[in-house]
Amino acid sequence: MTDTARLPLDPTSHAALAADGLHLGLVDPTDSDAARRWISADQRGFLDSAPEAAALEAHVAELGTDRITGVWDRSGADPDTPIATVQSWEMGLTVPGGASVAAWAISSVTVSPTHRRRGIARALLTAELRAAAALGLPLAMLTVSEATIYGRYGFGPAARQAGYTIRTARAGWIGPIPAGRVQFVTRESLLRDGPALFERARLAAPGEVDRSDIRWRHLLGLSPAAEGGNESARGIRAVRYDDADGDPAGFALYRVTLPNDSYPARLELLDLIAATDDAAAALWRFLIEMDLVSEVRAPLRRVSETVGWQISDPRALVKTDERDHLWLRLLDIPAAFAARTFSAPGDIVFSVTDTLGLVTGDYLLSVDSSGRGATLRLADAALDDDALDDAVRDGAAHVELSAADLANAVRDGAAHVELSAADLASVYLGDTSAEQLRRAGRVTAHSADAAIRVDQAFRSVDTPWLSTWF
Ligand SMILES: CC(=O)SCCNC(=O)CCNC(=O)[C@H](O)C(C)(C)COP(=O)(O)OP(=O)(O)OC[C@H]1O[C@@H](n2cnc3c(N)ncnc32)[C@H](O)[C@@H]1OP(=O)(O)O
Repeated sequence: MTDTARLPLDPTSHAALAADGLHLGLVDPTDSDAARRWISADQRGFLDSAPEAAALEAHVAELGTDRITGVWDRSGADPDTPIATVQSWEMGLTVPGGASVAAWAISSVTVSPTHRRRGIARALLTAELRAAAALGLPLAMLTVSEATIYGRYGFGPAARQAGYTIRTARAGWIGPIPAGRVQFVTRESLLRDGPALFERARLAAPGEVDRSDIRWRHLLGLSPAAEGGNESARGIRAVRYDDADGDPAGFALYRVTLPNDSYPARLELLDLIAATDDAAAALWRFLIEMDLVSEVRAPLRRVSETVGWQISDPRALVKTDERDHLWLRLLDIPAAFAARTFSAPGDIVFSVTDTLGLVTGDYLLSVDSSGRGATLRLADAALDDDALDDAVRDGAAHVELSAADLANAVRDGAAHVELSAADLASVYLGDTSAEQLRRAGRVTAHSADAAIRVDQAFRSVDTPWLSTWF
């Protein structure tokens, strides 16, 4: 196990579960029997059918270096199979300005139907957040099965996804015709060329996360542990766009099906990643102009796709779905703000409430003319001046702001808003408007333009987008 995977168990949640006769523990992925049982519990939790032996073995190998946690009920009929699961690991998240910030990814949260609604998920989630905070990570993140579960833990939806249907006969291409070329490539070749290309593209897209080798294999249909196995992967086609100099700049994965066992066919877009505007245009044009295809279905896309402006009939493209996708949880507000750049200079005071108490407090964000922000947190009122000096000398850079400084900042014109940690997480990447949240009664603004000034600073030219599930 890695150091992260070996982090000590959270004593608070361990004790809370023990009081209920349950045992919180870690699974060592090299213990294949324990790993197999954990995977089976996870898949049962998501109502999947029991995995086949080969897929299960492959899945065990893919647990890799992640932190694998389970909860066991030793009094049950199957005491060695966990009744609850969670998996977590460190993953890079792109923020506005093009940096990648390390965040705690949480996945596979399941509680057996036999043990639901007695606080087990709460114990697991709060333990994960405390572990991530102890690691010094500024954010935790997840993609969710239901939008009702995670707000109570301070997560807010921070990047949305949309699904589109394009009626190709009506969607004449009127966009640019780039000088490069689109060509078929093998899925195996994308395992080699895709990661560098993807990394270029994802650093320009706030909300994107890095893709591990295992994730690549799943997306390309090259993992024996993938859903549906080789059978469903066989139909996946891969194309790559090379620019005029022959340098790869984008790729698309798709599958074609015959809805009525006859033409016209339907094309399902599985992935389209472009590092340049030309690559995006060339790949979309290639897909839309495919002979024998009458409809392109594109799930998990940006909420605003440029291709809508590149077809002759804008109504040929219909947005069929739009919803939350990436959820974020702030764990260290000054560090999270330091990671991104901002669109407008100025001072903003955030008074943040947090039901879990992890980031409750007042923060002064000062953005300079270059778009970099420095954030001070109002010192804990319990600290006297000497204790505060000691804390700062000991490296607590974020407790330097006194109540008087804060009052002065507001008097000198800082915008001042009050909001929950979850709503600040929704605003963080620029996806959600603070002014809209104010109108919804979720943000309190202490001046008429305070929330608008938040939006001016947090706006992102590229609407946040996450192209995968994790
Ligand atoms: C990142 C991911 O992995 S997303 C996947 C989430 N997992 C799934 O969807 C798999 C199927 N569902 C489950 O396994 C379980 O129902 C879980 C994990 C969602 C919840 O587990 P439980 O142990 O029952 O939750 P727990 O008892 O700790 O409930 C905590 C709170 O969440 C609420 N809650 C739990 N599940 C849900 C739900 N599906 N929808 C709305 N609220 C819920 C509870 O009512 C409780 O509310 P409270 O804080 O106001 O008292």
